[in-house]
Amino acid sequence: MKKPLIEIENVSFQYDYTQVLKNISFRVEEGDFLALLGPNGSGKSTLLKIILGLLKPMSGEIKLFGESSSTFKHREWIGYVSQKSNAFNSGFPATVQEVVKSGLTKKLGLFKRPTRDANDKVRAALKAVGMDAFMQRNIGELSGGQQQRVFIARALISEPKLLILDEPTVGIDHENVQSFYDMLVKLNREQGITMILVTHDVDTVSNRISHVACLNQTIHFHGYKNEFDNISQDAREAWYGHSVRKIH
Ligand SMILES: Nc1ncnc2c1ncn2[C@@H]1O[C@H](COP(=O)(O)OP(=O)(O)OP(=O)(O)O)[C@@H](O)[C@H]1O
Repeated sequence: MKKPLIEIENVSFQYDYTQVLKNISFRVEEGDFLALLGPNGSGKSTLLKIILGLLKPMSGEIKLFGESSSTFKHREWIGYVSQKSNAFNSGFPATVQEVVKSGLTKKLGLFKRPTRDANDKVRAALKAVGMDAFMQRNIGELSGGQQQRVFIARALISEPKLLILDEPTVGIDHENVQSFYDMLVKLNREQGITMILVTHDVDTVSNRISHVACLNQTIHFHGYKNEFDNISQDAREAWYGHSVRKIH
């Protein structure tokens, strides 16, 4: 049996008086490539924040790598790339290499200088996302898609076992979105990194993922991608509120 990396049991959450998540239960196992789908405001980012330990659920339990989230010590095993990370303007004074290396700060300690080993890691992480030729470039000079790859490299440098990506393709044009997803598949299949991808891009990702979770306050579906394909359009629209296929 595959190892569960995330186990969510009956989790509920509310901000002030607004209930956002209600009795959420599902698990993510080692090697899964999960697309987390849901309309705007359905609680996707809130759920990610709970998984990352940034918010505490009102009730329910989260286990990470088999251990209660409240005592889990290996946060570096979980890499996270947020929705807005690719928002640098062209004058931002940092090279690609510096941005990726900043992902190591926690491990190195603030006053230790990166070693040759660290530089090798930066190069390897950039190679994994197809950006090793851009090491000396200013981050602000890159396209949105290239910046997003650099931020994935920054997350990869602490050698995560699980990568969580919150709508990483916002602002990337259609052609580059395809190769961006191919790069994620490679990380999943060749490096064995488990993936959770929040996306509205269901058509584009559908032949690349293994599992789908549909969230709209509660989990309306969680299962294999093939099972998701068999859900009728009416049933999809019932939980989504409108057609899943027309959303971008
Ligand atoms: N800090 C906050 N305080 C109060 N309400 C919040 C806060 N953050 C989010 N919400 C509300 O919680 C609900 C879920 O928001 P959340 O950001 O988790 O949804 P989402 O599915 O990630 O949306 P999107 O697809 O638009 O990013 C929304 O109604 C939102 O307005």
